[in-house]
Amino acid sequence: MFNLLELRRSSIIADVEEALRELTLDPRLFPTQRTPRYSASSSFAAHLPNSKMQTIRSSASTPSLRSRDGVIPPHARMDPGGNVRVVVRVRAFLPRELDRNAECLIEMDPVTQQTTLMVPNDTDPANSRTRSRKVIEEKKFTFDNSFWSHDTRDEHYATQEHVYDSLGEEFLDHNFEGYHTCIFAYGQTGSGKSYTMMGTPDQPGLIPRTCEDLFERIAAAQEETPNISYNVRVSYFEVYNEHVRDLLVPVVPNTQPYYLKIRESPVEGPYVKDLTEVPVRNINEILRYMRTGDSNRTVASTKMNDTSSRSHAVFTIMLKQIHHDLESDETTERSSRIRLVDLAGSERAKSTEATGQRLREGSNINKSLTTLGRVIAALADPQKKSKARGNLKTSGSSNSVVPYRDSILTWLLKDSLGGNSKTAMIACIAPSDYEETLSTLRYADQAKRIRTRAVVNQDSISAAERDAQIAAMAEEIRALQLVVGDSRRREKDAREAEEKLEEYQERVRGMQKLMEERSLAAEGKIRSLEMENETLRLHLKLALDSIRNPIPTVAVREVVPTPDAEEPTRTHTDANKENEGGEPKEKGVHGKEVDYSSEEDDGFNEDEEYARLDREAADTQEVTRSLLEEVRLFKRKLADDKKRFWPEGSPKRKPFSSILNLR
Ligand SMILES: Nc1ncnc2c1ncn2[C@@H]1O[C@H](COP(=O)(O)OP(=O)(O)OP(=O)(O)O)[C@@H](O)[C@H]1O
Repeated sequence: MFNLLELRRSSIIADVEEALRELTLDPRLFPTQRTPRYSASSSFAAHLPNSKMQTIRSSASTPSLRSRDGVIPPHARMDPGGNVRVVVRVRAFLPRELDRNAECLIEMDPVTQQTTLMVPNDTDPANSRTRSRKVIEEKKFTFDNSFWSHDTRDEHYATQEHVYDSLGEEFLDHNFEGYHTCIFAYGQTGSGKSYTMMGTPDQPGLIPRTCEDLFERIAAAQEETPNISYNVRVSYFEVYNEHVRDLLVPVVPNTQPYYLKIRESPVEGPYVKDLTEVPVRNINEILRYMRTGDSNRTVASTKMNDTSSRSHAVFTIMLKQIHHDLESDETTERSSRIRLVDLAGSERAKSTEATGQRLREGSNINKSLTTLGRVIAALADPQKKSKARGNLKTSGSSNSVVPYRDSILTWLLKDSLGGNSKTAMIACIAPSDYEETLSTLRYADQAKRIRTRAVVNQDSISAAERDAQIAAMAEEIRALQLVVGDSRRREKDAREAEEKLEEYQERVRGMQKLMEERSLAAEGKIRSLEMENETLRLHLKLALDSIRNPIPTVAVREVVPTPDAEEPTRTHTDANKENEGGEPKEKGVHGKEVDYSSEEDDGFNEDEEYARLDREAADTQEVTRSLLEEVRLFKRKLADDKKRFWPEGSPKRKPFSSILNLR
């Protein structure tokens, strides 16, 4: 009995130990302590099967990624939900502000992270608009961080490095854990967004620092664990005047800019179609692309900022980590997206004194930022959202209440603002503009309430699954090869058919030519036959006329020569005599000699002559009939050929000369 109980006890202890071991692997059970330096490989390895607990060093709210069966349970992959992280940063005075003796209206408490906006005095002309307000009062806001970058001499001065260490580094941790992240800088024009995101060569901002840290971590991880491979790709685009432009495509001067289209996939959400995504292998490559894109950005000088960004710029890094566990022969793939967004600044046309193109840009910037404000408001106030959802019960999905699609910017950032992403907003403020700063701080305060639902984007597959996938792919390749082979064969058949068709066409062309020649010859023949027929008809008529109406014998009178006449008058007898003497006689119709000297001709038989002429006429008619018959047959042949070679409805026959290219 005792032994049985002992056995039961040990079994329970083993179960509890196992359960505890599983729980200890979940970093959410640890206090969120940040480590001085993060190790990429340790982060990934920490969540892989058989990992040791001490390798977990991330401070993020990382869910358990243990998955031996290749499927991460939904509760483990889902972030319990986190609010958008909101920080605020105030910049130093610019020369124009120093010139007008502007006063700093911002105070920040380094302990409570509270930011206070104070009431301006009456002397600063930049705040004249404020005086028209009914109530002007001090406003206090608390954010996750308040970065004091106003006075370098202050001990709490927040440098670029400070900002990266407080925000960028932690977000990169999330990326290595498999979460999508997004950091966007918001604020009025000239408030320091580009400085914070991109920085200067001497003071690099969040983007270059993230790139640098990313490759440092990859290099360190690869030294540590060779069985994790990394794949990094980068893209960079801007939204300018509600159009998307690829910043990694070289700008060709004096040509129309090429704008890209937005598509939405059920899995990936909205995305830019045909956007350049380049693979990068080291820090130099990624920085080169970053600079190229940055130099392609639309920037212009306004009264508020010499280098004002006229567009929203989105720099995206895609990180893929592929881990292969030799022991379990399991492959795990994590993909994350790092979105770093430098928004264009809100601006008042009066302050920027913009006209023409700058004014149009400004109005488009304001329009998209207003939509961003409405999206933030809809996401931040779930009550309003659900109320609206209730109202829309009959009309559609819950998403329809958030006006993502009202601007290109919000549509593209849909996932980052209210979906699968850990998101941070950096509210940049100028030190001496009450109205604009209040508006920015209210915006930021509202954004604090937005909750996103980030998911670890990881797929694990066992050796068996991988083999099955490979087999399926091989099958697919085989099927594709068959299709390709089939289409090649069909292509060949089509080519042969085309050649045959060409040959037929050539033959038809030849026949056409022959027929046209024959037709011409026939026309000529018909014409000459008709002429001959006409001649014969005339001839016959003449002959018949001459037979029916013979020329009567002319009675010749003897003329007695007069003495004074030189030549004696010739008599008929004389004429006969001459004839007898071999002089030419007049010729008859058919070349026969006809003697018209006397009406009574001894050898002439009228009936015989009529009969002969009738025969001759009949012969001629017969010849003509047979010729006409021949012509009729020829015409019929032509009609038959035409029917054969130009069936009805076939294209209009071209002139033969055009077929032969004869001019
Ligand atoms: N923290 C800072 N420290 C020192 N200088 C700063 C800081 N922030 C901004 N500046 C300077 O302020 C000016 C305006 O900054 P920046 O161009 O970053 O503003 P922006 O918000 O991006 O403006 P826009 O929306 O018009 O593009 C620049 O000359 C920049 O160098």
